[in-house]
Amino acid sequence: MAEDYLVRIGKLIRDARQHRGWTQSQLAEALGTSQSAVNRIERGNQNISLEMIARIGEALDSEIVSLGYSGPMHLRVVGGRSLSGGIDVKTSKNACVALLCATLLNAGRTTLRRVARIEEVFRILEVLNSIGVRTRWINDGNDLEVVPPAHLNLDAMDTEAARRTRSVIMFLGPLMHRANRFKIPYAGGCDLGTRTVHPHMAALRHFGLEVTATTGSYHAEVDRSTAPRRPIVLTERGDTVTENALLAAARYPGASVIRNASSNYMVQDLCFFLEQLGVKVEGIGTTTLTVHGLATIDCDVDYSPSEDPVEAMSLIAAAVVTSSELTIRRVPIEFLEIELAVLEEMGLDHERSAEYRADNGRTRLLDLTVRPSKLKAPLDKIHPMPFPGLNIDNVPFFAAIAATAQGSTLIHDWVYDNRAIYLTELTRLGAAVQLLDPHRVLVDGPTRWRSAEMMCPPALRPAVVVLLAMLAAEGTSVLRNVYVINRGYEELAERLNSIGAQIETFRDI
Ligand SMILES: CC(=O)N[C@H]1[C@@H](OP(=O)(O)OP(=O)(O)OC[C@H]2O[C@@H](n3ccc(=O)[nH]c3=O)[C@H](O)[C@@H]2O)O[C@H](CO)[C@@H](O)[C@@H]1O
Ligand SMILES: C=C(OP(=O)(O)O)C(=O)O
Repeated sequence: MAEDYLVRIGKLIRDARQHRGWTQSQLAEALGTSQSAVNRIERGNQNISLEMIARIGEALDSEIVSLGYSGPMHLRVVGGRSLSGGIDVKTSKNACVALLCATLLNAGRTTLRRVARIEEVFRILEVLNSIGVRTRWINDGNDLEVVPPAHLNLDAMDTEAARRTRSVIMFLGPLMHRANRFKIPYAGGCDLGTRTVHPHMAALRHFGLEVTATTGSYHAEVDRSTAPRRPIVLTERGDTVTENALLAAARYPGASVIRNASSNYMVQDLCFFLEQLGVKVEGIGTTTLTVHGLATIDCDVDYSPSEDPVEAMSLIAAAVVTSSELTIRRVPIEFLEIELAVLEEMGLDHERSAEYRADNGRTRLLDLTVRPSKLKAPLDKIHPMPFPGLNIDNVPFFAAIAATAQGSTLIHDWVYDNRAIYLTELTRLGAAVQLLDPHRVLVDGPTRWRSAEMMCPPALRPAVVVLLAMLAAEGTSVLRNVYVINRGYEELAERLNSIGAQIETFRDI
């Protein structure tokens, strides 16, 4: 009976594929799988999850097998299991989105290697496609090829996709070189409270870009007689604002100096990419960047973004809360040194391999083995700072880690209006997390985790923290509506399962 069902589904898929005029290889490419896997599916020789059927339906745009793909995805977690073995860190969401925006600077073909297949990247691709940029996944869905058209159709911009991400704000820097007047929708993303765009406007004004915000959109107008005559001092050392200034400077033919620049990982990746485009950038890794831009850029480039320090931190936290021995491979150590120093003080037993280079030839990586440890609360509060401080996106993971440690930990998340509040969701899983004010929580450990059924907090990192606590909690937990997690992590459930977790994805039909 079960096999009969697989054969019937396989036939439906084959019919839908042929109706679309696609070969098995084309469908395989769209799904990021192999032609032989598609062949097995179509012959009914492969067990196929509802998730995969839904993805095929989406790829083929076929009602027959769509099965409610647009319904929210949920996770069912059987917790209390140890993790073991090794897991690779994927490339970072934040570098990938910046690099995708940067492809707009180049008239030539850009190939980005091992791009994270995450919702945030998909949204930016939808926006790029809507304005005429051709993108396709190549090499079994690992790499991404991007070819901009001679003329962008900015009026056709997919505003729905654009509104779902804040990263679209980084279209301002490159688009000012391609149009005198354009608009982009207000940037969205996680619900973290108000996030300013003013520093972006102030930085880009030096290049003649004036932006007015009206009725849900930023209206941009470029005055090409304006040029940066003195160093641009950013009013905040933010990551995307630094990237926007870099993107504007890259096509300004002359030297631009950016002060109070972020030197965080995604900014460094963008600088390395700009160098590949022929743009000289001095001061990479410091807070003063000097960019020697080019009026036109037309070259075929190939770049490998580096690994995600925040994903690495998430996996370290997964090992800690489940008391597991786990090897996390390809950890960009420069961007986790403070986190590890704090964890070492808390008593974390871990071992580091020799360092090696990421595929970009620049970022330092190593493999990190984390062992079960009896942690104690840190003496000082945990608080983030722009790089080289403790990474802003890594702070939430310390809530789960602190909950496993003996004693009280104060976490001061000054950066976002709402984020610390979401950490109190951990109380539903048995943790003692007290909200002292909107930015500070006090976590008392150790915790006897218990399972729960709950909605995903509407913010990426707190959502993953809740998932990690579910991994630690005996029994079955349910986390509903995990779009925010998929925004920043590729197949997290499947990858955690590969190291011993038991997580099932399901959807409302
Ligand atoms: C696509 C991308 O790369 N996103 C990252 C980027 O977003 P992005 O660069 O967009 O971050 P924001 O500009 O929203 O900055 C985050 C918050 O920090 C405040 N702030 C920032 C710097 C500073 O010197 N002073 C200051 O007060 C901002 O006002 C804001 O409230 O940086 C954030 C902070 O590292 C990360 O959480 C995001 O994952
Ligand atoms: C807040 C985050 O990202 P974004 O800037 O994409 O909202 C994050 O990565 O935790």
